[in-house]
Amino acid sequence: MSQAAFPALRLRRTRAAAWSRRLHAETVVTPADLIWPLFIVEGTGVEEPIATMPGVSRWSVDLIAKRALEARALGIPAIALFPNTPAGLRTEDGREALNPDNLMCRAIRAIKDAAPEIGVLTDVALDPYTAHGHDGLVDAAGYVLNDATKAVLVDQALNQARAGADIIAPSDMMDGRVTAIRAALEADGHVNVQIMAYAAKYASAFYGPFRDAVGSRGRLSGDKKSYQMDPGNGDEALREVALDLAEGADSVMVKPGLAYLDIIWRVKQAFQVPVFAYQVSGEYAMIEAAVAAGAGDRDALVLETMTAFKRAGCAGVLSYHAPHAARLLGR
Ligand SMILES: NCc1[nH]cc(CCC(=O)O)c1CC(=O)O
Ligand SMILES: [Mg+2]
Repeated sequence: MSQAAFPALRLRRTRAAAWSRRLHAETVVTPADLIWPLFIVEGTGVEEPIATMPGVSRWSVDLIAKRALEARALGIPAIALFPNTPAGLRTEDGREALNPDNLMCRAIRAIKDAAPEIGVLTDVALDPYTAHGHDGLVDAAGYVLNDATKAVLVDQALNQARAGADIIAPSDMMDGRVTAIRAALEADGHVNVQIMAYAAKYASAFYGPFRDAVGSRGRLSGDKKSYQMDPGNGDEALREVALDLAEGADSVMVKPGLAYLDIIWRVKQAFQVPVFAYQVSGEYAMIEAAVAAGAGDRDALVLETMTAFKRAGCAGVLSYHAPHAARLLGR
């Protein structure tokens, strides 16, 4: 590319006025780029603040429906649901995930009643339902079994689709689960239920507050490194994405977000498919801690991170700051 030299070229010229900065903006974020993750808890009229995620709460099903109305008013197209399963229902095999009247299914139905035009994304993994906090079935040595877990995940996905989920999002990192879930959805008539694969999901230190929110933190035995990815691996992320796309994923996710912008970029460049970032709980907590310490401005931090995700190639972002961002963007 040839370009003029100074002073014919003054790159500050187009930055001089606000109207011109707007005109030359390469990346635009809108509320339509956002997915709002929400935590669900048993009860009625219950809001439980999560200490490690200031500003984020668990909501009972009736209040989750109100959040869906809020999302609609803000122009947020979709919400993602995560249940905090009552302790007594957490078992070795996570069987509550298959209960058609579990917290997740009741929340899906309540949202679809209140705001049917809002997309509902559901997480497929057993960690909110297992006594040991792992995403799958564990053998005597503590290893998370791939194929046995996959079979349960298929039933979990079907349970969610039958309750009305629009996007099935397997976050478990078992190999082969997308093929199995797609086949089951087709066979059960859910031809337009999408699969957003958590394809490149890293074994990250940024998930701590989420585990508080769903109540798996104190339960988790060991770590998730035998199924989630090593933070140093980039080529492997492309292989994970290729596999999930070959298995029938409609879109793929990179998780966490900000520390993995290079992975988002590489995935988008390599595959030209819809890529989503999950700006995870620890990232949310980091921004809120910075704001609380007087180290940064929330509005600016939130919008800058959203812009970075889109610039890197994202079609959209899952973020706990989604309603805040939508309010800022809707002005
Ligand atoms: N399968 C569980 C799951 N789904 C989404 C997150 C993390 C989201 C966040 O930190 O906001 C996790 C945590 C984990 O893998 O331990
Ligand atoms: Mg995989």
